[in-house]
Amino acid sequence: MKDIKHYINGHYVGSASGKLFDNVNPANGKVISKVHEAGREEVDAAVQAAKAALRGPWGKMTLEQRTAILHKVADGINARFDEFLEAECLDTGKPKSLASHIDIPRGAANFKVFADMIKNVPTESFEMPTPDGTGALNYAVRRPKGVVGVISPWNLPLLLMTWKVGPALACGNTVVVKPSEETPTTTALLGEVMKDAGVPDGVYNVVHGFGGDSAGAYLTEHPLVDGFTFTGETGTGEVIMKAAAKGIRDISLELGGKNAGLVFADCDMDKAIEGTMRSAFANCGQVCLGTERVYVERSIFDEFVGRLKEAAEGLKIGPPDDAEANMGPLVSLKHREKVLSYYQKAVDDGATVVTGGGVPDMPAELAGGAWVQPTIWTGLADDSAVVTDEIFGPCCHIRPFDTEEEAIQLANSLPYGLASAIWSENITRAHRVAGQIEAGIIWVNSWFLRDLRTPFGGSKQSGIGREGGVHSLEFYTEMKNICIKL
Ligand SMILES: NC(=O)C1=CN([C@@H]2O[C@H](COP(=O)(O)OP(=O)(O)OC[C@H]3O[C@@H](n4cnc5c(N)ncnc54)[C@H](O)[C@@H]3O)[C@@H](O)[C@H]2O)C=CC1
Ligand SMILES: O=C(O)/C=C/C=C(\O)C(=O)O
Repeated sequence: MKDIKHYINGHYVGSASGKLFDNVNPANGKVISKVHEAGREEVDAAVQAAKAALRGPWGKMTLEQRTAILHKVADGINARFDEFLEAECLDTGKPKSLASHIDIPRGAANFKVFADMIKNVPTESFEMPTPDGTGALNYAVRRPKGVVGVISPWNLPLLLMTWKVGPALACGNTVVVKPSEETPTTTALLGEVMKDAGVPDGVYNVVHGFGGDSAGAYLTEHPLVDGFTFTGETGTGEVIMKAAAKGIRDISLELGGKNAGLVFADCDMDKAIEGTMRSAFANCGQVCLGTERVYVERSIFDEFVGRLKEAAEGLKIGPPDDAEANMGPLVSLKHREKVLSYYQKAVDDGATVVTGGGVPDMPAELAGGAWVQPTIWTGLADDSAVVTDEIFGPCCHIRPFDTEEEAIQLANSLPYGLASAIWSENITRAHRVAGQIEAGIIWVNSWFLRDLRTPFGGSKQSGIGREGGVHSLEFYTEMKNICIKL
């Protein structure tokens, strides 16, 4: 059986401890590969390599040379598209039809977009008077932050990891990546692409393992890491933030959400159903931007619930290779336990189960997989944990509202503030409501429509900082002002 090693200083290396853990295919519960678990020794080697690489050929390259290499990385992902696709789908169980349109193309785009952007975004310059009349000139330059620790999750593994690594490298940093223990393969494979593209050794490093008391914690505790970027659960974000405080290291956190969809009676119902379907069930509901709370204006509530039920029941659940399938399994049986505990809680709290609520019947060869039914509830109280906690499964609760003010108040009622979707053909209303929603990302009559130049991140407990566009460049560089007395 294949084993997945760390990628340190341009070489694949195993763990000194010999500790390995299983990488499981969530579609059938079978072990796909064995993964080396990093101890402090491997994490230290990766960080030292990253530090040294800052002073090596990478640090001396011109912007043109560096960005040309990043284009080659993107081309390398595209050239090995099928291998990345196969690996991502085996690790996550997601349909190939989804990963081939979203995960893998975005993996490549994340390098191209930021390689081009860093060449074109200006820095500021100010002329100033001085008492002697000669004046002075201030100008700002960007310098890499240094070694960036990238801790990434399992839901969109290649997409979210490269969303951080792409701009970090474009800005001249070096990285140590700790991918999720659930989905190590594409991050490991990217090492080969980096090598072939001419990325110098030590610039891209990968250590595998778990979070607490394992590779994740060892990385955040390492004093030579200059900043951290993390996507994942809010509680984990708090732990990483504490670790980053030691040594005053910068952080960018994209955390959980319990996002609201607001559906007004003046919406285009077809669009609202199609968009809410995707936002609740795409990637088996494992998207931090997904909608788990849907608020619908009372006059169209019954119609909306009926049509979303019909759409959810039309989803085809199946393994990655099933070309008809548009919903895969959850990432693991452990995660399914969590999701099913909320399915049970909904019943205990008196929900009406509109559809789903359990585990689908699957053929014998898939019986060991982490399958769940897409699920819709109505009738829960606003303070039920099902309505307030991020479940991260293919489910949503739908509740009626009577006024625009009530809809806004409901949307803003939780400590999360990541994303929201507004469905209304009245653009004046949509604009007014969008301005009052406490979230970092608002979609109007759409969902997950992404322009990589835009600010991306959450407010309240959904994160700190923004990435995307110039905001990524801000995070991955130190701005230095140079003042020349003329
Ligand atoms: N994109 C998102 O917003 C995601 C949200 N989640 C949410 O989090 C819940 C739990 O899933 P997990 O995989 O446990 O998420 P998590 O937030 O614990 O894991 C994400 C990454 O952080 C690492 N990590 C965990 N603890 C760490 C620590 N103390 N120090 C450094 N790194 C650490 C993990 O190894 C993984 O690479 C899910 O049920 C879901 O609700 C999970 C994954 C992605
Ligand atoms: O960058 C994107 O387009 C997607 C981001 C999605 C997440 O951050 C998530 O699901 O965690």
